[in-house]
Amino acid sequence: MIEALGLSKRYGAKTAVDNVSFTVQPGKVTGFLGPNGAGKSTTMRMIVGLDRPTGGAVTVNGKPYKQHKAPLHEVGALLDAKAVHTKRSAYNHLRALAATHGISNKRVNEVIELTGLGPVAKRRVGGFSLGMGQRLGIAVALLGDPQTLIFDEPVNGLDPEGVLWVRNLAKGLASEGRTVFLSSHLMSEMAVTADHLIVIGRGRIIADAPITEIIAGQDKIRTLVRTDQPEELRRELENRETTFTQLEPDLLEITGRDPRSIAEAALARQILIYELTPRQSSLEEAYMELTRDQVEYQSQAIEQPEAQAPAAEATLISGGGK
Ligand SMILES: Nc1ncnc2c1ncn2[C@@H]1O[C@H](COP(=O)(O)OP(=O)(O)OP(=O)(O)O)[C@@H](O)[C@H]1O
Repeated sequence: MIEALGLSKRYGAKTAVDNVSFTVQPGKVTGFLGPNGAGKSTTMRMIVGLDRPTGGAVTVNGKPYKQHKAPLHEVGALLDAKAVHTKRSAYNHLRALAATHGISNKRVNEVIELTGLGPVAKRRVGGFSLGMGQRLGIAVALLGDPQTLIFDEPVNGLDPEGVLWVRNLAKGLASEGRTVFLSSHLMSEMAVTADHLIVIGRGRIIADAPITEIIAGQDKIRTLVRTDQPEELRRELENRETTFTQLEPDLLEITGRDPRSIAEAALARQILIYELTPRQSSLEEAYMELTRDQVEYQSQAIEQPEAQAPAAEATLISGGGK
């Protein structure tokens, strides 16, 4: 279990983490989501004592990280996969860490097998691809068989098979009753991996709830309606709570009205409807909605010279990260 209370971190004038309180419970995968620069890595670094909080406190399994006598047995963390001695082999890197906690070679071999590093275990870490580095970072995290696991962007650089492997690993660890806290930018991945989500924006918690609640909470009722008389239907339904998007000449997306009330209004006016489909927000939409005002590095629409302004929407470029 991880418990943060009033946790803050300032770097000079910059407040990276602003008075956050949350609990990461055992037995489930808790996802940590937020736009670039939201404060995810800083929070995770404070949990394992790599950054000192400016305010508040955080404990792991009831104690601040640094008070644990054998921290590798309490918390396994993948924070910066590149933070390894590049001249050592993966095997020697793991052995060196194992030696600090009296962990056996048998366990070293076990985590090498578990993370699929067997064929490259004797190679120098310096030549590892991003994905192999991530696997080694995960092997380090698992080495002490800890109760609590913290993974910062664990699927970064992994191929689809690797992504699936991390997903199953995280779920498997949680089903053994462990605390699993992982950050990711891949919201679609979170949707299939996490049970609970903590969403952070500009250093503050903006949602902390089961994933199903986050999706449902953001979900304004939306319905797709196909009709030959979209204008008539629109006039019939128009009010302050209802908005319309014409997707095709005969296809409307109506927000703020449920399918039954749309069908009743159409029936009263003898407007023929031949498709009526309720739509559910995806996690991605819910997340965009939640963090809309919280993005530090906002995407910019590319300005088009007026003379050749295209009819199509402006292309979006993604915001810069670190
Ligand atoms: N050592 C540092 N010195 C100064 N500012 C820092 C430092 N580390 C982080 N920051 C700033 O603190 C804020 C939070 O950064 P952090 O790395 O925790 O965000 P993040 O959510 O992990 O972002 P990303 O998704 O891009 O990894 C950012 O504005 C970042 O620029």
